[in-house]
Amino acid sequence: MENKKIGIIGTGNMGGAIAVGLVKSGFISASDIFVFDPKEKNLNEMREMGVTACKNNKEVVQNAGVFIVAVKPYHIEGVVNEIKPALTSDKIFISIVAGVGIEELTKMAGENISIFRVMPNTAIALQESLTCISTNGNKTEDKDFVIELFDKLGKTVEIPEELMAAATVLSSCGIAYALRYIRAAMQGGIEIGFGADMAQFITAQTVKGATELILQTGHHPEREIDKVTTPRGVTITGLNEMEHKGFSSSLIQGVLASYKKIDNSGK
Ligand SMILES: NC(=O)C1=CN([C@@H]2O[C@H](COP(=O)(O)OP(=O)(O)OC[C@H]3O[C@@H](n4cnc5c(N)ncnc54)[C@H](OP(=O)(O)O)[C@@H]3O)[C@@H](O)[C@H]2O)C=CC1
Ligand SMILES: O=C(O)[C@@H]1CCC=N1
Repeated sequence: MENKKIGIIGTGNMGGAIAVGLVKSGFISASDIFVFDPKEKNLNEMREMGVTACKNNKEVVQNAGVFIVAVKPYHIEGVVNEIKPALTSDKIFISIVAGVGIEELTKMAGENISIFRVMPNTAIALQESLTCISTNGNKTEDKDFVIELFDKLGKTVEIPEELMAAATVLSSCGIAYALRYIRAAMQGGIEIGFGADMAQFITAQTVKGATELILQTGHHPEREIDKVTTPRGVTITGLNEMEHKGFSSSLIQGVLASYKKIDNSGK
């Protein structure tokens, strides 16, 4: 691929976060990122970062060799119809749209386009995303570029497309599940004496530490938990009470409910 300029179609929560992460990463100069969104407010935020705001989606695709579609599932078909006249075989089409498969995207865009399904999470703005990437017989050169691009925005894993719904739940929704844990722990912390700001800082840094213990050692969480749970101690008393109230079970059921929602709606 000759043209390594990047397009983003839809600069809402995710498209905007991708633009922010890309600019921070220095992978590409801000003016070589081309975006469109019907919301003027979103476009102005992009302009303030030095990103190039286009008049429409077709202009994005005309300028960019690789473009990321970040619109809601019910807008994807309209977007593809709009950009079709600019879709030449040298373009790389990346969709982050949940629940819309490569087969469906190929039907919309045509056989000769290199299509990737990619599932990041909102931490992409901080270059801390976990991004799952599915390829489908794409050229090695295209695949290498897409992986290199998302490697600049966090960690990437390549997965078979059949796991994309599971990836959406565990990584993209997972950010929200983890934040809800933080909020709940904070609420407990406030009741036992901390102000909200201090409760937030202590909880967030503690979660970061727990995460690093797992990421840096590769240990199973329970191995690290064993080091905290003094016999007849404070931690095991709290943990067991959480389990009596359904902590693990409710998390697992939540993950499955999210997964079922994707499967059921296809969106
Ligand atoms: N939010 C997340 O954490 C994640 C989301 N995703 C996927 O990313 C996609 C976007 O989600 P999210 O960013 O949360 O949604 P948002 O609604 O925040 O962003 C989508 C943006 O696209 C705009 N838009 C609507 N129609 C068009 C169009 N024709 N051309 C260009 N832009 C358009 C919307 O404008 P308007 O509001 O005016 O319609 C909006 O600003 C979804 O498909 C979702 O499944 C994937 C991973 C994580
Ligand atoms: O909740 C949703 O549908 C989107 C997809 C993954 C994260 N947000």
